[in-house]
Amino acid sequence: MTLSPDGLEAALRAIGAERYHNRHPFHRLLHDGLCSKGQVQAWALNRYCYQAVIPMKDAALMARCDDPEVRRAWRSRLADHDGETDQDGGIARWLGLTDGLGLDRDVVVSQRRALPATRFAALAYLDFVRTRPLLEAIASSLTELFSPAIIGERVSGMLRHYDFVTPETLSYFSDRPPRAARDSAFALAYVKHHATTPARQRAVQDALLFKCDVLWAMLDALQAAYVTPGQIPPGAFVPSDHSGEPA
Ligand SMILES: O=C(O)c1cc(C(=O)O)c2c(n1)C(=O)C(=O)c1cc(C(=O)O)[nH]c1-2
Repeated sequence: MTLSPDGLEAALRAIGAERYHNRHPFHRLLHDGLCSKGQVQAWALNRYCYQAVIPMKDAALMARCDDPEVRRAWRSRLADHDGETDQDGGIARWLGLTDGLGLDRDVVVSQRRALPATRFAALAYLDFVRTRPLLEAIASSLTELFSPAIIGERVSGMLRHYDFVTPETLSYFSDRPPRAARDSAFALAYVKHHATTPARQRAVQDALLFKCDVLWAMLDALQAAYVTPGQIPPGAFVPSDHSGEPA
């Protein structure tokens, strides 16, 4: 059965309601003030791997796209993350966050202390966008439909609960919600317009499910390593407040 465009949107939103990473237990701990500083550091250091991949996957998507209108809309994503210099843009602001948490910038950027599963998950997203059909690559960005809500919850929760977090530390997030709303509205309109057969509609839903799994897997890795102590993989970041005792 072919869904109407609005029926497809409803199916995609239902996937987000069930599978988006706002429901992961690690986010509950993070947002409710139940993480130690070391666990917050581990989250920020690992999430850098995802931040680093985002402009690469956006550049890959544009390189494969023969429609100037889509490239014109998509290029603001690259500008948002890379900025005009190394002082502005999302990657610079994420490094402001890791600086603010007391992490060594070179260690963060090297990704050498990130968990194996984090790096694999981020690279799986890049590989997906590089290799799957354009419609699916665009659909895989649709988790951003749901990010404004989680970002609002995260910023207010972290500022309320952690004395080592300031509004400046979290400035990465301040302009994300309107940009995510703009970007996801474009991607959603594209998908609704182009996914006109049952097979294409299934493919875009699968792309969103895949992306929910990428985000979920990164938090599973954090949970296993830093919330269930004794599981930190060899070579990965060890917080100075890590006791090795069960939390
Ligand atoms: O903080 C979050 O929970 C969160 C989630 C997501 C997402 O849903 O993929 C993105 C972001 N943040 C984000 O900051 C961002 O720039 C971004 C780009 C993309 C994408 O897939 O193109 N997702 C996300």
